[in-house]
Amino acid sequence: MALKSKVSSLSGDSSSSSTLYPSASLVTSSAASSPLSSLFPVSMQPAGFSTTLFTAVVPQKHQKVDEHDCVHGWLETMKASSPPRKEHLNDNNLDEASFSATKALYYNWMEEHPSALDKLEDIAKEAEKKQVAVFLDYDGTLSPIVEDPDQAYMSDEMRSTIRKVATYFPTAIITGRRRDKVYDFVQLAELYYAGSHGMDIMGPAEGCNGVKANGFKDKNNMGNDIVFFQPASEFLAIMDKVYKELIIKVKDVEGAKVEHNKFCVTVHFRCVKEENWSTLAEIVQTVLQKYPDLSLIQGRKVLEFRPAIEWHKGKALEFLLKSLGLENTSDVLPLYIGDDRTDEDAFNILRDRGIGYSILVSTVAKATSASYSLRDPSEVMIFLQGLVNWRALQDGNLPNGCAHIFGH
Ligand SMILES: O=P(O)(O)OC[C@H]1O[C@H](O[C@H]2O[C@H](CO)[C@@H](O)[C@H](O)[C@H]2O)[C@H](O)[C@@H](O)[C@@H]1O
Repeated sequence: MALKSKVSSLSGDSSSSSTLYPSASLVTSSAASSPLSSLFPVSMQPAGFSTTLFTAVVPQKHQKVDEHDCVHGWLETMKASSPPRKEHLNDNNLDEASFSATKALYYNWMEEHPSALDKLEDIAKEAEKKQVAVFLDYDGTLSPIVEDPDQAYMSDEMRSTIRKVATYFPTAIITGRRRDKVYDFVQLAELYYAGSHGMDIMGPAEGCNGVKANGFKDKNNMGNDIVFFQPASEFLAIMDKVYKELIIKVKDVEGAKVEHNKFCVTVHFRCVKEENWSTLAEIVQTVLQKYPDLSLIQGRKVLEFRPAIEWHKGKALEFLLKSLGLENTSDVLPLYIGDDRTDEDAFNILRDRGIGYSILVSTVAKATSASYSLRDPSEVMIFLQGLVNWRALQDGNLPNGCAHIFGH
């Protein structure tokens, strides 16, 4: 396979540019004032919008890789996806025109991708007659982006929110991480997990909340029935080889880290100085050239090797819907929340099928197939909590912390 066809689309990293737009506590949302605001516990209600904080950089557009020079292309996008950090900016280097342009860009984008917090009422209305299923990305969606990927813990509050979500709706985590690693972070046995960008799927065969899993079953090592699917199993040995090779080759690039994600291998450059990015990109290219069956994608400050097969998070979403017997589009309401370029495959599936709600987690304007937005994991939690509270009300149960709101 020609190298130029092996590089998939690229994704920006808004984590370091969250200062471009109002911070999480300065949410643009009318949720707090909508009738549905009562679904959010008081402590979780989003604050009103304040215009105080905008800083300098207009988010860069996703750039196409130069087909004749991969390293150069990667470098461009590595840079484009890394706007200056907060400490390198100050309000003084913002002239009024760029300040206004930045603000306008964000407002325009929010008009096209309104906050899902404002959509909760519509979602609840539609969900009354449908089976809701919840699909969640992990990094940047349930846990904040941090420098050390091994420390990307989600909060206990988030865990308890997801546990409640899963008591009402079939719930899955679809992540680039290896499945066992994400399970260690999430620690909820009742969920479905699709690791390695959907290439390693496992979940309870008995289904969730009365929704029975069907087909694609297997047994785990304790003899229990499970839903299990690994479409890239023949790549295990190759990925081990690539991992070992990369560990050796990047050891002299300060700050570089290689992560084995089972069916994918991830090279992190978040902690690599920019002047060393070209060295790292060259190493990656040299290794990639040796493996014609692998392709490369870029995520948030990562370059990832993966099997060049037609399988991604969107396919995993379809697979899970099918395994759960939720293919009937008129009865099903899938919600997919993610922050990364790789989540676009799942957004596209929902868009093409004309079902569900796709929600991008981002503090910056980004090209996306998602219809709605949330700013960060804290807003994701507020949204999920609102969903839980709505469903609890349906069942006649008063959500914790909401009693006073409903006059009880
Ligand atoms: O599909 P996801 O759940 O979003 O996983 C994608 C990658 O997430 C992790 O990397 C990202 O988060 C790290 C911790 O916050 C951060 O240091 C890194 O820069 C981000 O790209 C994970 O480490 C990767 O293996 C996943 O592929």
